[in-house]
Amino acid sequence: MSSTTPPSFAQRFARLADERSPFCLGVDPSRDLLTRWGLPDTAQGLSDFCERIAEAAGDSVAVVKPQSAFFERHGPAGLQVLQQLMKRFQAAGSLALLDVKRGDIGSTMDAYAESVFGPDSAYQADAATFTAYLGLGALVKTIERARASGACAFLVVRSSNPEGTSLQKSKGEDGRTVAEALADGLRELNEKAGPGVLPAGAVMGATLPDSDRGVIERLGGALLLTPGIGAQGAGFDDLKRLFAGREAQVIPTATRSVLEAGPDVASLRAAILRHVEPARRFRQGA
Ligand SMILES: O=c1ccn([C@@H]2O[C@H](COP(=O)(O)O)[C@@H](O)[C@H]2O)c(=O)[nH]1
Repeated sequence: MSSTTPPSFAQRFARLADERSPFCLGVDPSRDLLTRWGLPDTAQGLSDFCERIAEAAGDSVAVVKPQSAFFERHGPAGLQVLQQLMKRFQAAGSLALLDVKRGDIGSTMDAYAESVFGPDSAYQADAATFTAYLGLGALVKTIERARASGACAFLVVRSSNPEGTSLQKSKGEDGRTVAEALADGLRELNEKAGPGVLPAGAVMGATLPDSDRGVIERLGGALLLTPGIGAQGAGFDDLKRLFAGREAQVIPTATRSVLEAGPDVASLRAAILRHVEPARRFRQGA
């Protein structure tokens, strides 16, 4: 690492995961949740929702993962709330992972990457999510920008939802599935970035069957963001089943199964800690 390169996301995550827990708190302020919390479906309601989450989380989580869609639906005022939420968690020492799943041709991807990564970007995200349907090559500069900013670009390799399977498991001319080819390409990009930097991470659902362990192997040392715990039916036992031996790479994340405990801040905090603790034990291999 040159003297001008900031510490990588992987290094910062490892320190926080050891100190706190690897748990990543998802924030999806849907209309349904705002209503259930007794808040208006407006930017002000969104802001009050986020305030309660930040208060409940304090400095307990390693990573916060706001889902951009639920902020974008409120227009520019919603995006301001998103920026504030990310800053608020970063001020509490957490890493902010923007779940925005951008995917386009290379020139457009460069603009998306500029909007999320780096000190001059709109979001100054520590990490963000991307899709590679337009080809991994279109994301090479995005990953390079993530590396230069000490950030991580998480690419969806195997999503947690059942609808993703047929596309992600379809085979190309060389006999590899789409997910296998993506995993190989992602591992090679991390190898080029040098040891331990790991600017490309993978989204790998906690809901996946055992048959996906081969894809996990192909990812090498990449960080693994694992949605699907709670509302989508997976649990911490599934992390053990799928990722045994790779515990240090895993970022367990859950959203609705935490947020459903609101709006009471103490109940929300208890729900966060109910995820923080098993995530810590999983990382310790217990
Ligand atoms: O494969 C994926 C990738 C991202 N997500 C996102 O996670 C939350 C839902 O989490 P729950 O814990 O199930 O509430 C949402 O923002 C998705 O876009 C995913 O579910 N699966």
